[in-house]
Amino acid sequence: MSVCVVGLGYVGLPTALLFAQHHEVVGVDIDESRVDALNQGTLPFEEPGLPELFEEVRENFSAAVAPTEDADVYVIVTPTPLDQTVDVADLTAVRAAAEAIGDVLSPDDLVVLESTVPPGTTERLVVPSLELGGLSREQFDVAHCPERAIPGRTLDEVVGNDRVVGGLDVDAALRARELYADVVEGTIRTTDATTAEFVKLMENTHRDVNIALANEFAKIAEEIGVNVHDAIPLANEHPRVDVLSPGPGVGGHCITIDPRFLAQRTDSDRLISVARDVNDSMAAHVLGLVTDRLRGDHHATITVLGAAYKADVGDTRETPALPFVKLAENAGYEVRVHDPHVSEFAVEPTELDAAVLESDCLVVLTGHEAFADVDPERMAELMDGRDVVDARATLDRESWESAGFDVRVLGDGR
Ligand SMILES: NC(=O)C1=CN([C@@H]2O[C@H](COP(=O)(O)OP(=O)(O)OC[C@H]3O[C@@H](n4cnc5c(N)ncnc54)[C@H](O)[C@@H]3O)[C@@H](O)[C@H]2O)C=CC1
Ligand SMILES: CC(=O)N[C@@H]1[C@@H](OP(=O)(O)OP(=O)(O)OC[C@H]2O[C@@H](n3ccc(=O)[nH]c3=O)[C@H](O)[C@@H]2O)O[C@H](C(=O)O)[C@@H](O)[C@@H]1O
Repeated sequence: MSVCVVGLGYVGLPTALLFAQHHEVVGVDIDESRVDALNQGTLPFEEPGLPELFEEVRENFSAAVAPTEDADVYVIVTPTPLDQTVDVADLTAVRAAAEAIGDVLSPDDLVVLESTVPPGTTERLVVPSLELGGLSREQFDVAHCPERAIPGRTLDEVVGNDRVVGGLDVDAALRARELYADVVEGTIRTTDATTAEFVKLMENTHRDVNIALANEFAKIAEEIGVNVHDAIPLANEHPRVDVLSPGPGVGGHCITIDPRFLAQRTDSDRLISVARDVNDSMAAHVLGLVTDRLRGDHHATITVLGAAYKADVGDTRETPALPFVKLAENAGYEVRVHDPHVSEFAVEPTELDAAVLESDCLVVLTGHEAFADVDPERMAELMDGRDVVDARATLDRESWESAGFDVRVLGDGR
């Protein structure tokens, strides 16, 4: 069987390479430089296990800028950002990919949409876009198979997680299940396409709402003089409680966006929208902690540790570091950024020593493992100030305090 995967990003590329363990795969991307680099053996981003898998399947994989007509199965994994101006899903890339596939589609082919989309998109947007190529709905199969893998563990989770496959009809669902059974070791459940779309959005919205709850607990703990990081593990000993971790806000291409996909066509979304607002408020809250530390000195220099949206990845999409940096600059601070996984950002990241030299305050926004190894004694030599705000509860507080730092942890009101 020949598989064509359209969109070679954080999800599409790992998926294409996993399919290439079993089939001939053509990976398609409109980014020519990405296509050229892949054909020359260069991967466009870091992800554990990806280099080894790429090496293993090179013979079965090639990249191209447009879908090829000899494929039997087409998988769409293009981005689905939020159009910030109107707060609805921007489905331009999904539509463009479906139209390009429509141009080369043959009778009996299967098309699978993996991108996360608002409920109804597979039926109302993908099918008509495919039909523009000349075939009608009855001549091909269409299914939605949302991805659940978490960045940093993408390969393990694509293989290990259970999946939901929603077909436009039962045959399409069964065909898609058979396709994914080649790479997925988890259970694959079948349903209809709109239910599958809804399930995916429910999952990410559930996480967003629960992170908002943890963030609200952190703020309350600060007010009542309790350390939320002591309290959460105790609450989590209850067999039916699982409080998540507070932080400077929720980032990434999915959890920040997907709840809006649910909210865009309804008035019944009160909790979902409030949770988004709570999470969006955290960058300003962390800046408030910094301002307290700096006792109103708005000429101070602050050094942000971590631009990536979460620990040990290099992805900065929707990172809470961006609103934090903008707010801090607007408040008059000089802001420097250090992130061992990120080379480009609103404030250009620099090496650690340069970022902290004569700085007044360190602010940890991402819990990268590497930050646990930062030597507080060395930081004390380089910095002017002795203030640290740790929004991820990631530093070893005792060793920083021994080196003379005044450490404030988000959610610790003691
Ligand atoms: N990043 C993640 O961990 C997860 C992402 N998803 C969903 O998967 C989808 C893809 O996300 P990512 O892989 O993160 O996106 P990404 O931004 O990393 O990659 C998308 C790729 O598609 C290419 N592209 C854009 N328009 C195209 C077109 N018309 N034809 C061909 N290629 C095109 C881009 O050049 C880019 O290389 C989104 O809907 C996202 O919500 C779902 C689960 C996990
Ligand atoms: C329900 C769920 O766990 N969804 C996953 C999520 O991946 P993503 O990397 O965006 O999720 P994440 O690790 O929760 O991180 C999102 C954001 O939330 C923050 N975060 C996360 C957990 C927590 O307790 N506290 C917290 O503040 C992170 O720092 C990050 O800024 O979204 C992915 C997606 O849909 O792209 C999805 O495939 C993944 O399985």
